[in-house]
Amino acid sequence: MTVLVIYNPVCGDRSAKALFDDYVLPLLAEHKITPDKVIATESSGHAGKIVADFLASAGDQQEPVSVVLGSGDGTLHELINELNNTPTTKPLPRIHLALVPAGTANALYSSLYPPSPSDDPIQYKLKSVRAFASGAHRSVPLNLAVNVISPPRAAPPAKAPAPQVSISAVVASTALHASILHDSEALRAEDPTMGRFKTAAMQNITRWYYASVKLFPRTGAGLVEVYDPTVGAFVPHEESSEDEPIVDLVGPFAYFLSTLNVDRLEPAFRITPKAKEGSEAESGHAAALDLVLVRPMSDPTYTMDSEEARKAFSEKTVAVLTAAYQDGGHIALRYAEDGSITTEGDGPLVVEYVRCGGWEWDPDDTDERAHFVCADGDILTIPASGKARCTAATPMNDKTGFALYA
Ligand SMILES: Nc1ncnc2c1ncn2[C@@H]1O[C@H](COP(=O)(O)OP(=O)(O)OP(=O)(O)O)[C@@H](O)[C@H]1O
Repeated sequence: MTVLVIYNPVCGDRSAKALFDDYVLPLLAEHKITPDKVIATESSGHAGKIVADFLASAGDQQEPVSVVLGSGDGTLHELINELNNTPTTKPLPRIHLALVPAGTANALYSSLYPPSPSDDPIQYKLKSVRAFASGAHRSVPLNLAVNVISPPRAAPPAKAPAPQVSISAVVASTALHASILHDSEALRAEDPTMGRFKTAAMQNITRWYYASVKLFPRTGAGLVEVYDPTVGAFVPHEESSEDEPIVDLVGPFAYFLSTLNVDRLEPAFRITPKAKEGSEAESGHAAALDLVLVRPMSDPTYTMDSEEARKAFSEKTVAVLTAAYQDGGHIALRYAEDGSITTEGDGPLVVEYVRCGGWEWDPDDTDERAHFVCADGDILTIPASGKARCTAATPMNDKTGFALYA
């Protein structure tokens, strides 16, 4: 078996090297596992190049590869995209990942292993690599989302530029979350903690984003679904029918974020709290995106867009985000008649929590910030008159794609 050990020495609080030297490499040695390579990444994109170069050097002798990866979600995103963009003549073998959470947010790891206050901090970080090393493990296949950023169609004979493609394994978003990720990168040097996401959130909390949106059902489900807290389950979306399954939505949007493989984006931020129940194994359907959106128009006191209306509504967006930190409580929030937010009664839901196979976001040309798309922290920009489409995909078979040791 091929084992590559890769860690990003600058992610999170920059402790990955010490974690690997002191704990991860000794744990592998204890289990008589000798890695084929141990490499610290030297730049953005390096992790994927290490794996791609290794596979290229292995020629036709392609056996499954295990990668012990010490990083956050961004480095994994780069690894997946580098491999996806590397031209090959044959399908790549399945990459099995033992994750060591060394990044800032570690969404995938904390969803795989929801943290508990009684966890020993070091032993908690070694759970996936210990499962791999001991041989007593599950293999959790990763679903992926294909994000395509398309320029407008060119009038013949002109050829439109090629679309930009980015694969995400954790999150694809627009609106507030994409703005937060866009702005928080500039804060990384001064704040290496998750605090920089909160700072960036407050900088952007009064913005609204204008776009037309289409939601597509996932394969096998037939209809777009929406979470109904009254019954505690996803039910058919009222605008999705067998004849017309695609749901059209108009903005403005305050929040628009979809996840896959995760129910949280930080250890305590459970933004799509039912996501694990929607996994393929449990539902029998193809990969799903869990999409959380907030539209100010649902507020019974909404009349028109204005600076005051945005400022007043920002308190409701804060209430949604705060409730997401309280075990995903935002999905049960409702408006009272006076527009205040409550967990009582049967007023309109504040959050629309959708389960779908894909979405299309067509931003209003005059709304510059509505052109950002975040794919696992990577910020893509939709060109003028272009649009973004995000589609969930399951691995083709169990010989290819990515899987996690758990
Ligand atoms: N040697 C290096 N020097 C500079 N940047 C690097 C190096 N190695 C990797 N990187 C970059 O570090 C960035 C941050 O890594 P990563 O996203 O894994 O951690 P994080 O942002 O701290 O955590 P998370 O994504 O979980 O919030 C990635 O964009 C990656 O390209």
